[in-house]
Amino acid sequence: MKDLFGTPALPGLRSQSDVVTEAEEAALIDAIDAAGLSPFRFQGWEGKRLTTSFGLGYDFDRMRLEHADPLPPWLLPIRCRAAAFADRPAEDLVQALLIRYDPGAGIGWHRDRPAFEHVVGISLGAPAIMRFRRRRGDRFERVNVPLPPRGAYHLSGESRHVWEHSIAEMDRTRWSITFRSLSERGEAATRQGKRD
Ligand SMILES: O=C(O)CCC(=O)C(=O)O
Ligand SMILES: [Fe+2]
Repeated sequence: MKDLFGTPALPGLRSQSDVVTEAEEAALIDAIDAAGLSPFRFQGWEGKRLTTSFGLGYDFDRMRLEHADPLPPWLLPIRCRAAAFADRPAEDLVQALLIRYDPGAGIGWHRDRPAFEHVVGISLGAPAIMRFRRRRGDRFERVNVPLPPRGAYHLSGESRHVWEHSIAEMDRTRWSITFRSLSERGEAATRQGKRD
């Protein structure tokens, strides 16, 4: 269980290589491709990356959580693996987001929605760099973190709440599985039926 970094590159960020085997990676990629992905939608825009969610979705047109189909059986063992790596209970990781980034697709600067708390990602296919930045006066402080295929990363604390992250446009296809827990705010919204 070796961290990719001796010390975390950012407070709250951990990563680990070889969380899934090459054979598992191939099977997961096939399962993601068969899961009915569609272009990411944001406020009437369509992104190049293809996505689908289980457990809970997030509607970026209406900026609220929405219901989604339960996690399919093939995702449950991988959620256990992600939960063990992140030292979280598996059942807390209520959302599974599947993404396929074909050449030309990336993800712009953002922090994940406040309805979510822990973010645990698994990378498959082409290696990528997750870029982090935070504003320091009139400039940005920046940190780059490698996302090797079959590795996992966990964003919590500062790395999740303070820093923004992005992934540059890919030149080869990468797939990711992102598990998220709900924040207190997300739990409250869900209880009140507001699904914020
Ligand atoms: O593909 C990934 O590993 C990260 C995706 C991401 O940052 C997000 O969906 O919020
Ligand atoms: Fe994100």
